Amino acid sequence: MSSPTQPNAADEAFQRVQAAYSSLSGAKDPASIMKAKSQLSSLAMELSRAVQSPHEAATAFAMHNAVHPCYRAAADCGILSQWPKETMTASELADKTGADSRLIVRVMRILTSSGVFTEVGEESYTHNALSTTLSIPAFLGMVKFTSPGVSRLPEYLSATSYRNPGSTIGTSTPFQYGNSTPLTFYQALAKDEKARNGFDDQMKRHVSMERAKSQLGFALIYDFQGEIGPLITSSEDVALVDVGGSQGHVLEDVKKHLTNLKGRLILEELPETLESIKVPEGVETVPYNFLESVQPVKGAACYLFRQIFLNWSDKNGQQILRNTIPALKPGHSRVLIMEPVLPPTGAPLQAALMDIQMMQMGGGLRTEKQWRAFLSEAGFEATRFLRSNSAYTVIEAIHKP
Ligand SMILES: C[S@@+](CC[C@H](N)C(=O)[O-])C[C@H]1O[C@@H](n2cnc3c(N)ncnc32)[C@H](O)[C@@H]1O
Repeated sequence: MSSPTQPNAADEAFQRVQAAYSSLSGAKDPASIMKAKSQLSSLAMELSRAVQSPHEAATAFAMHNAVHPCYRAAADCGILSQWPKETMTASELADKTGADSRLIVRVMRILTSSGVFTEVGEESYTHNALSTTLSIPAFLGMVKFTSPGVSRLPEYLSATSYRNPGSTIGTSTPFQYGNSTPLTFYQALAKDEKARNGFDDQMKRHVSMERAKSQLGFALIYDFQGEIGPLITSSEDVALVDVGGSQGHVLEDVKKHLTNLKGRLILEELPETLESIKVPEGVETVPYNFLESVQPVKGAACYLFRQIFLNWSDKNGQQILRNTIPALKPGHSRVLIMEPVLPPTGAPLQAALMDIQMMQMGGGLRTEKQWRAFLSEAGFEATRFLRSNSAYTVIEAIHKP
């Protein structure tokens, strides 16, 4: 990476941005487009740093902590919610919200310069794509729900002698410490209806976003037809169990689009989640707590864990896998894990941020090397790492007694 002290650092950074932009324009398949976008975004940030002196860059970095509180305050007082007309002045926003107009101008300076809302004139603003998306209650709910765990991370890490969160059994997670609660993230979510709705809503939006990428939606994440199809000999056979599958979106797409795939499709979730969802047609449900008991559905061809292990420490994650072993039929059953896998170097900022969000639950993202070690310790071997058309990788694993 260029140092901002080099005289030609900005030129070099700009040339790299140009080259990355050309790669993006030339990218054809979804995986190359994803990779090129991520690279361009990282290089654009590098360019931004390269045009600043180290002192300017450090000052901007140090004061960045104002952005989230301004977003939350703007949402709380009603600035983010629907506007009666396209362009609103600070004084109109003051009338609408009851907040002081001079305060609104100060908060809006932070937001507009961060890309949230567009400033169209003096003290005059319009919503834009980012402010509209950030006004969805799910985003605000999740920011609020997860803020204490993240903001009190320094105190937590000092109190735990800088152990990697999740590595010491019996230690509370940053989420528990930050919120002064004995409840785990999901236990707290179950007791907080607003936060739970926000979480469910965010999952639903994530589902629509993923489905928008292809007509086949989640049926594309793996070659279910080719890989599992031949293993199913009777309609009583279980083809796929989606463990912690939320609203059953993966199974819904498999049922809808892979009509030649025979066999039962089973959604497993916590009882409170199963009570709150509309189960897709043709999908069976089994209430299951994957930490507490052995996998109840025996001999399925495939057990899918999508975005599960990132929520849990290695110890808990390995318990989830060990709870699966008694159900596996040798030579028939496989485990599929779908998560973002961190590259060994040059991780995109978004992935690094997601890792810290997960850290507050004692979990985190893993590199391929860490996945192999994690699986091996639980008695599994990763047979393939398959890249998808999203930031996720499908890890195929089998039990190795
Ligand atoms: C991050 S979400 C992933 C949902 C879904 N697999 C997907 O990728 O869209 C994690 C899911 O795990 C479920 N979950 C959390 N703790 C669980 C437990 N102990 N047993 C079973 N499911 C659990 C949650 O209800 C939630 O739906």
